[in-house]
Formats: sequence, C-alpha cells, structure tokens
Amino acid sequence: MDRANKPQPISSPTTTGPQPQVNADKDRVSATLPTGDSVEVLLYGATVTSWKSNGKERLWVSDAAKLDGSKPVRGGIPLVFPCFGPPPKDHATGALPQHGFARNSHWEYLGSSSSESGPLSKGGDDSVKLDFGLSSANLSAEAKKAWGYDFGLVYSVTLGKDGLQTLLNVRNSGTIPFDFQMLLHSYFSTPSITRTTITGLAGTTYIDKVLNATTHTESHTALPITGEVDRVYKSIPQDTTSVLVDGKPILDVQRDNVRDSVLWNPWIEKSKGMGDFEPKDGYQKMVCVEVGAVDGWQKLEPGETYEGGQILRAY
Ligand SMILES: O=P(O)(O)OC[C@H]1O[C@@H](O)[C@H](O)[C@@H](O)[C@@H]1O
Repeated sequence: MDRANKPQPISSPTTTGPQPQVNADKDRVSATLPTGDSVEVLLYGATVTSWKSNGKERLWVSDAAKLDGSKPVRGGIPLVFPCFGPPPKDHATGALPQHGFARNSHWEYLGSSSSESGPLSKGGDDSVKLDFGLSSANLSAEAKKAWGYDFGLVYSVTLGKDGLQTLLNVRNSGTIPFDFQMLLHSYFSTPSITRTTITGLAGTTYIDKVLNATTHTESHTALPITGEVDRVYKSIPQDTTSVLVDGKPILDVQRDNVRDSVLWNPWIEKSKGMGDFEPKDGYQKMVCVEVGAVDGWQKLEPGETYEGGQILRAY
C-alpha cells in the first residue's frame, strides 16, 4: 500500500462544494478543510506536528525538534507505546527505550476518507480522516528484538470543523497475550504559562514524579502551573481536561476510552537539559496534557483489540 508518494485530493461523491484537501509525500501527510483548518502528520512516529484551527497553531513544537527521523519529535503529538516512561526492568517491555518505539518508528500511510458523521462533523460538515499503520512486520530489528510480540497499530487522525480526534487501535495479531501502555504526548501551545490554568482534574489521585513519585489528591479546580510539573493523574472521573488562559478555555482535551492523563511542563532547569528544546524559555509557551492508559498495564489476548484516544476542541 505505497500510496504515500502521490498527492491525494479526496472528494465525496455525495456532496458538492469545497472539499477537504489531502497531500501526501514520502515523509508527511497534511489535510486542509475548506475553512482553512489543517493538520500535518510526520510518518516518523505518526507524529502530528501541526494543527491549525481558526487561524491559530494549537500545538507547540520546539525550534530544535528533529524532524528527520533521528530522534522523537520534541513537540506536536508523539505517540507513546507500548511503555510509558522508563519501563520496569523486570517487565516484558524492560529492554525498550523510554516511551517505547512507536514515536521513533516509520509508520505507513494507509489513506484518507471523508465523513459527514462522527464526533467532529456536527450538522453534516465534512471531516477528513487520515489512517496510519505500524505492525511487528515493519518494526526495526532492534525494537523487534526488545519486544517480540505480533501486533498491529492503526492510528486515525480526524480533522473536523469542530476539532481534532486522534485514536489509537491496538491489535494482538499473535498467539500469546501481551501487556502495553499507551499515551498521546500532546504539547499544546499557550500564550503564557503564568496565565494558564488546567481544569477537570480536581479530586483525582496523582503520582507526582517531581516529588519522588509520591501520591496526592488534586485539590485545585483551576490548577496554576508555577514550576516544573510532571504528574500522572489516574482514573480521572471527568471526561475532559481543559486549558484556560486568563480564566477562559482555549482548549478542551476529551478522553476517549482512556482514563489517565499526564501533566508535564519541564520549566527552567529541565528545559536547559534538553538539547532539542528551543528556545530555552519555550516552557513558557507550552503545556503537555497527555491522555492515555498508563496506570498499570492493558492486557490483550490473541485476536483482541483495544481502542483509545482523544478529541481536542479549540476556542
Ligand atoms: O524527553 P521525553 O522522553 O520525550 O519525555 C518527556 C517527558 O514525558 C512525560 O510524559 C513524562 O512524564 C516525563 O517524565 C518526561 O520527562
């Protein structure tokens, strides 16, 4: 299915008028709606590197991010699979690098489709879905050696007038069960971190990785970010976590069949320590709200599938 080299304008036989446009080359795929909203996905990692809505870029990407496949992208939406963070050494993922192999594997573009129904197509407006695939067959020898299970991933990125949906489907195509974690490591753009608050986490238990992985309960209805933050919120009862600036929402992150979320901002010292994080004061312009299944492990029996992701809505 090597369709990646041909530009792929799509059209719907049932509608007239302006249609979404899709362009694909060997490195990336982009889609633009008649409204001007757009999304761009790098085949390396199936990393969403741009999402523009109402004329504004909603994702943060470091000026020093490597986009040449030499390193996971510092920004956008890297995909974390099959382990989150450094894997436990005594686990089946123990030989994998931090955050697994999905974000630094070369994915296949499976094609696009348009739809007039679904969560992002209210009132019959067109949305466009881009599908990407990764399976054990096209994994690097190194990753295969470290995690030898048979699996198939399909990552669907749907751009609609009302937002962006990113959904990961995991299939166990082998004969033995496996455990995995998954996370959509979204870097969102904010005009100023000191004016930013996060809502939708109150009452949730979290592990604070900055405070020696101690367990706490979130007490803030609107959580300000005033220093380094690296927290894993577990089994969040609310569906949606929102990013607010000056008390007004700029973005809703709706969990789609996943219950955990990581909140991350490296702040001053950690940013200095990351060679691909530029400008060094860029931590003032980003916040990561990362939805996924990272508390414990998801188990998939042979032939079973799992699906989870997010729906993003920008204001
Ligand atoms: O530098 P990486 O591997 O992209 O990870 C960035 C951050 O990703 C977050 O998800 C983790 O909670 C942090 O601990 C980590 O520092």
